[in-house]
Amino acid sequence: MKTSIATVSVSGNLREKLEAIAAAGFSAIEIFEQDFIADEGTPRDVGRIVRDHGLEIALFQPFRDFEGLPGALRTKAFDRAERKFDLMQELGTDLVLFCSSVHPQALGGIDRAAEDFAELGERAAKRGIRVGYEALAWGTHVNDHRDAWEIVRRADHPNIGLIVDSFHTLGRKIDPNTIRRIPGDKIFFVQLADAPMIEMDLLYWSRHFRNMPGEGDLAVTDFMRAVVATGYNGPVSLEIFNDQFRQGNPRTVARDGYRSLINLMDDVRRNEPEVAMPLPNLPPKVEVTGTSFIEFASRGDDAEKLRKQLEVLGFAKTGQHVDKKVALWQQGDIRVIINEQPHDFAGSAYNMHGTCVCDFGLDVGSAADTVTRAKALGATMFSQPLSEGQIDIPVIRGLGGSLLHFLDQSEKLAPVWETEFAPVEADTSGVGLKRVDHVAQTMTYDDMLSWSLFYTSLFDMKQSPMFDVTDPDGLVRSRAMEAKSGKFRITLNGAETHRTLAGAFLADSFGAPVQHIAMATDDIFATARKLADRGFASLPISGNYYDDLAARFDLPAEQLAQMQELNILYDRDDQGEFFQIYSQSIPGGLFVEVLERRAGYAGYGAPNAPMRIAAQKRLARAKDMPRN
Ligand SMILES: O=C(O)c1ccc(O)c(O)c1
Ligand SMILES: [Mg+2]
Repeated sequence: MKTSIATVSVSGNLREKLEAIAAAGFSAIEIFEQDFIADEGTPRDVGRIVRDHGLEIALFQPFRDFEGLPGALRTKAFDRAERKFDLMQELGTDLVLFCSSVHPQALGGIDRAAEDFAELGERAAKRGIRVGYEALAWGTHVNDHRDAWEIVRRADHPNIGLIVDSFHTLGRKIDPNTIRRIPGDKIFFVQLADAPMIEMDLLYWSRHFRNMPGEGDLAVTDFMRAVVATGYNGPVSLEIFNDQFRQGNPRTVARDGYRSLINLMDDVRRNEPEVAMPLPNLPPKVEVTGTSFIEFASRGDDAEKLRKQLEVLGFAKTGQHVDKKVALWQQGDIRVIINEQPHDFAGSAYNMHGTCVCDFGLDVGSAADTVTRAKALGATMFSQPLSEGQIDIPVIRGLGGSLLHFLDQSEKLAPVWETEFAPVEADTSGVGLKRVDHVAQTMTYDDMLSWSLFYTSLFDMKQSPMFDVTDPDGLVRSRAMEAKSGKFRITLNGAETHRTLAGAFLADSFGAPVQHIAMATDDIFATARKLADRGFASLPISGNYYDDLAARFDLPAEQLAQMQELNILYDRDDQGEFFQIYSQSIPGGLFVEVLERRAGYAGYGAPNAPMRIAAQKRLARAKDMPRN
């Protein structure tokens, strides 16, 4: 399968775009005329430069306002087309996109347009050029691929075909299965884009908000399934107009594009098993069945403080690495590692971010398959020399350069804890923390789509819609992601300004990936009491909050009083109830949440987030105040 991307999709000048597109693994481009015009090279130079990057020009675009014009305007449109055919021959491409007309003088009429294309087909054939016709969702007379197809059908010329674009079809809510009626050899090219579901003017939505397949809300997989069912086997190309991507890092955007395309085609292959497709056989999306460990990089006094915090939280040191300054702490099914090695990966993570979560371990069915899928999706691999007796755990790079390890029950990986850690006698009764519920990752807002895609393309996860969390000093975008098993959850938080708590964390830690860790108990009140006995400093919550709870919910007065005493926050959904307590900050500016989900509550206490953030900021300000 030829993978392609339109040059408009990434930022930079044409040469920077080509670098990024080639590096991401694409085999072809759609060259946007503007990108070409802005370049200093002659058409021949540009064609050569593209090919020197190992790329093919699969399409030249767009040619606007061609069909249905009267008299002199019509003649002029044909002249213009001839000029562009000259240019295409110099560039070295044989396919051009004509988009449906928005010209104020265009007359409309299916047969008129078909005649224009039949004549154009004759002219194109003389040059060995093919013309694809695309219905823009806002075209004056033609704005539906079914009408564009009717024009192509009536033009009845081998050099005239159809171009379908998922945005124009799905954005107009046209059933993509209508594409199944079109012969595959009359579809000359396929453009893909997703978009978030927002009610707005189609043209504006298309030009500013498209995103990569899987990043938005459109049924791009259904669209592509319909396309492959026709027998189409030409290039599959991303055409993404997006303001954020235009100012983003071209390499990241191109990499995400490639990832989204591989992921999409893999989905299509699995959903249309009867259709033969020249695609590599990837392992399926990975089911994460739990968080195996969370590893902190720390050192010296910071590490001492972290150990104290873990003790207060009811953790006990249960293992010491046989060869390294690495300790294992446990409670329930939770494993926390404190890594004080000065030189290897944790050492450099500490030097960069201070105390931080540098690694995560995830339980999966097959660690080897997980890495195979990750590689095919263009994930960044990682390796460092192993020490004597150390087990080589499959690993890739995750958010902020942190590491994601994969563990399974294979003979090689299952014995990792007993092999690498010498047991330490300890009282492991704890305070009732049972498992990691979720980890909250913080990033810049611009990186959120990228990391959502990272998780949803590799793992079998569903994601909630984005929502805004109100910080007193700005908005933080947030989105929860959950493994289908329900046993692995993360929240992604995108900060737009350094003044928000999430933004300040990101700035102060130079991009540390984890801002908070939430651990679950089966009895929040018992756990909260035990924590208080151990000297746990919970985040103080305002009395106003509890007055408001009393007004919103019918909670027993006694329970409400206990919640207020213990700083327990509350929420409810149509399934069940939710209780949460936050810690004050721990080394590295992180914090811990202790929670209880009752009867299948599925959320994260989102309504409490603004109060929690305000409380954290109030506390930080109080701590900064001179004490005289
Ligand atoms: O926004 C546009 O004008 C435009 C141009 C060419 C395309 O292929 C397209 O989908 C949109
Ligand atoms: Mg298009």
